[in-house]
Amino acid sequence: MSVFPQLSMNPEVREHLRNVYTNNELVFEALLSCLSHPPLFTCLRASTHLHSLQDIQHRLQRHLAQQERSPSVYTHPQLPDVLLLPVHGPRPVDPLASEVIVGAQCGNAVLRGAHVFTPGILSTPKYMKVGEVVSVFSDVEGKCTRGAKEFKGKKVFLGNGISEVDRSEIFSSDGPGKGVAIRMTEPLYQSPSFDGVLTDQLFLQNLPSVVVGHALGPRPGERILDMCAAPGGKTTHIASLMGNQGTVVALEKIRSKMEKIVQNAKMLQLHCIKAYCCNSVHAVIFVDVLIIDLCVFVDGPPYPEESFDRILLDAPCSGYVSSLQRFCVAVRLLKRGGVLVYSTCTVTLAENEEQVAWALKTFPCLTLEPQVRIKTLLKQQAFYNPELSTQTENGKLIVIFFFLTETTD
Ligand SMILES: C[S@@+](CC[C@H](N)C(=O)[O-])C[C@H]1O[C@@H](n2cnc3c(N)ncnc32)[C@H](O)[C@@H]1O
Repeated sequence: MSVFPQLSMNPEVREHLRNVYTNNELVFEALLSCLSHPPLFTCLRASTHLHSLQDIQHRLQRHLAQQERSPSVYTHPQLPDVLLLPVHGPRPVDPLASEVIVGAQCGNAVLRGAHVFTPGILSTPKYMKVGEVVSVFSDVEGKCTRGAKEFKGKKVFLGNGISEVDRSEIFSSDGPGKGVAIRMTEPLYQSPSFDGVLTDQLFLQNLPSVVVGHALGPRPGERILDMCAAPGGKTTHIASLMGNQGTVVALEKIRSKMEKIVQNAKMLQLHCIKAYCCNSVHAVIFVDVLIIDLCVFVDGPPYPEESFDRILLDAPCSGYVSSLQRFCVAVRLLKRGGVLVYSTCTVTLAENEEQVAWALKTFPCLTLEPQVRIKTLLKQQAFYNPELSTQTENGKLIVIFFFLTETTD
């Protein structure tokens, strides 16, 4: 049953994407439907550098049982550090007369099991008081004005909840508070909230993002670079896969975001992460052979060429030029025989195939690893492949990985 409207997009974008999906209308329509619904499972990455997957699974089951929630926690058939919890929905919940409208981002979080936090609220009934039972809707088109008392635009029902604050506290002149404003009692899609749960052992991360860390295949003792790192989901995964041994350099150009990487590394007890506020376009220096010896012990960026065993370029959607600049730096910083993973959260040709085609043409030292081989590696749970390393002794290997966040898990 479809409870959400089909994604609407402008006709050129629609046509472009339809062509990407080889003109297969059925596949394309199925993809659009998936993208407008929450995933079937909530994916949690387990801190296997601290405890075994089974230990963490049991602890989570015990926690959920204490909360009188269904303790079904599954392991993933191929990924050795993933726990999956089924998302139940859509459930039969009827909307009420009192409506609270939240922004789309907040709405997405509610569909993944979150309560409504005050900053996410755009509109409430005029006299909403603590204890009032309300229906929560998402403003999918971004048209509701903050502070509105009603909203007639396009909205999607997310479930019912109880207000923990008065309207005046949400839209006060001192700015919105930070805590939970609506506690969801009857969510349309039910999934446990993980706020503050086993924080050093579990990390909420979408499945495709977890696969990226495995595709990179870091080994204990290696030197790894994450060029676009905040908030550090993949950085911390890489460090965990290395058993916290070696060095993971995490670069982030925005200081406040870089601090989030530091917090996450601390929370997950990953001491091998070194985070720097740095534009990765400036992360490489050319030094001659004599100076390289002196530079080996330099901690922060810039780094001499061929400094890293593996590099993750988890590119943000951005202008063409900055994207190519980051690619150039990645290739220079990668050791011979090293692995570069390029991942994006989009399906556009411009951000994916075209970038990689350009990189392969510009840098003959790069070889493209077919995804089918990565899939085989993942199936065998052999994330390190010696054959692959020897093959690339004289060149650098690029593994390209496109992934869709959120709904495509
Ligand atoms: C797609 S997000 C990265 C997500 C992250 N890899 C994770 O898994 O948690 C992109 C991040 O790269 C940062 N960024 C973009 N261009 C950058 C650059 N040239 N140097 C460093 N950071 C950059 C952005 O500020 C943003 O925080």
